[in-house]
This record gives sequence, C-alpha cells and structure tokens, in this order.
Amino acid sequence: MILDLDIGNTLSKWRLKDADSSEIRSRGAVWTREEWRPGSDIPDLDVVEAVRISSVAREAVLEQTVSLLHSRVRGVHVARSTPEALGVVNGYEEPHRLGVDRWMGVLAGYQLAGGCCAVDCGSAITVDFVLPGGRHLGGYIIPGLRLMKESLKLGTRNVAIDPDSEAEELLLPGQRTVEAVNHGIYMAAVSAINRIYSEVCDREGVALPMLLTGGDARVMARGMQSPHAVWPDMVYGGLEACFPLTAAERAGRMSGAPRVPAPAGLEKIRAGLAFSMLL
Ligand SMILES: Nc1ncnc2c1ncn2[C@@H]1O[C@H](COP(=O)(O)OP(=O)(O)O)[C@@H](O)[C@H]1O
Ligand SMILES: CC(C)(COP(=O)(O)O)[C@@H](O)C(=O)NCCC(=O)O
Ligand SMILES: [K+]
Repeated sequence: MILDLDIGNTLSKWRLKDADSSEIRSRGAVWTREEWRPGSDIPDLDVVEAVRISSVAREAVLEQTVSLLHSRVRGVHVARSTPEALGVVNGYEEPHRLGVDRWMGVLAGYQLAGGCCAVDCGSAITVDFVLPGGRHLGGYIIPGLRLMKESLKLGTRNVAIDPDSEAEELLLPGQRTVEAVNHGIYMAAVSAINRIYSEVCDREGVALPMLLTGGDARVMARGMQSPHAVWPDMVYGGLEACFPLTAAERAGRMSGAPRVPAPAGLEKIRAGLAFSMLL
C-alpha cells in the first residue's frame, strides 16, 4: 500500500492506495496537530510500503512525522516547492516559499489540463495560474470561509457566527446575524475568485479551465461563474505526478482526476468583466 498524506493548516488528510491495482482502499482526515502518531484514526503502517507527503504545517511537525515514518516504512517521499518541475516553471521570486500544497495542485492541474486555474479552498483560499506553455504566474491568497468567520468573531462584540453552517440562499441579504455573516463571507469569497479568474484570463489573453479542491471546494463551486471541475484529490495528484510508484502513475494517470472542463470563450469572459465594471 501507498500512504499519501496532505497535511494542511486545519486537517491532515490521508489515503491508502493499492500499489498493484492503483485503487484507493481507504481515506480519512484528522485535525492537524503537533504530533502525528498511528492510532485508531490513522492507518496501520504495517501494510504501507511507501509514503508521499505534502505538508504546510510547521517544519517541526513534518520532521517528526518523517522520522516516525522512516523507522517503519522503506520509501518516504516529501514534496517540496522547486523552481521547475514536470514542465512547469514556478512563478515565485523565491520558489521554495510557494506553499507546497499549491505547487502540488498546480503540477496536477498542468498534467491533467495543461494551462489552468487551480483553486484550493481550505484554511486559506488560494488561486494559482499556469499558462499553457507551463509558466506559473503566481497567485492569490485570501482567508478561507472558516477563517473569515473566525476573524469576525474575534474582531467584533456582537457578531455571532456558526462555523459549521453553509450559506444556502446566497444572494439574499441576511435577516439574522449568522445568516448575514454566512452570506457576506460566501459572496466575498466567490466574487473574489470569479473576478480574479476573469481578470487574469483577460490580461493573458487565454481562457483557462478551472479546477477546485479543498474542504470547501463543493460549496464554492456552486458560486463559480465559469465552467469548472471539483477535484478532491488534486494535491494527491501532484504527489502521484512527482513520485510515480504504480504502473498507472508512471503512465501519467492520477486517481480521481475529473474530466477537464471546457472553459468559456475568451470573448464571453471579457464580456462578463465589462458587465461587472458597469455595476
Ligand atoms: N467536516 C469538516 N471539518 C473541518 N473542516 C471542514 C469540514 N467540512 C468543510 N470544512 C471546511 O474545510 C476547511 C478545511 O479544508 P482543507 O482543504 O482540509 O484545509 P487545509 O488544507 O487548510 O487543512 C475548513 O476550514 C472548513 O472551512
Ligand atoms: C497559503 C497556505 C497557507 C494555504 O494552506 P492551506 O489552506 O491549504 O492549509 C499554504 O499554501 C502556505 O502556507 N503557503 C506558504 C505561503 C505562500 O504560498 O506564499
Ligand atoms: K488552501
């Protein structure tokens, strides 16, 4: 079995992949914490022959995790952000500072779709662009839905929030505090992504397919104006592409990859942008 780990700021996600059949056998998530030990909520390492890790947690957490794994597993592969990989040139001035989960998403997106807009809706929402030739432009970082809610709670006296409720009637003005917060934050996040996408496509003169991942990908997808696909395993896709271990991976196939969404025409994107400027 191959154990894939995606350690985010909120949740540490794992999945077990059969090295022979390439099938995903099980998956789970635990809160990201200081220490990571196999236990009831974490898979049994006896069946694991290789581990692949993407981590944006504190370096000490990663080091501890890796040393724990090294004593039990033969192959431990830790992903790093690099200046170039798999035909993509990292757009950051200091490439190693790009969050490795973003880099994994960009590499997976490029392998699947060529140029694309990769959106990761987790603790933070990140929007990254890579052009058809493989040039990563860099991206945008905004607080995720939960962080936005928590910041309101921290910074105000009378704003009650419900961290677990999702906005439903998104466009309506809220008539209770919780509703006003949910709708406001949802509008802030989806409007930002829609605008960023249109502005960058307009500027670069190319309509790019949009791929979404992360804990809030599904709810965010409902507000996207452009054709898009949700790919829950996009970060894992980057790990597969960087460290191919199975026959399918060596042939370039990534588990759970969606069909590439056909983007709207550039003219339509530009028309939408012009319309939004008039409002
Ligand atoms: N059951 C859940 N538990 C925790 N967070 C959830 C859950 N469902 C959705 N979320 C949302 O997903 C986010 C975490 O998504 P994830 O992509 O795992 O983040 P990260 O990679 O930053 O750890 C939370 O901030 C929250 O908004
Ligand atoms: C932007 C992030 C916090 C997103 O992390 P996540 O929401 O997935 O937990 C992470 O990619 C990160 O720590 N990046 C380093 C800074 C950067 O990418 O510029
Ligand atoms: K993220």
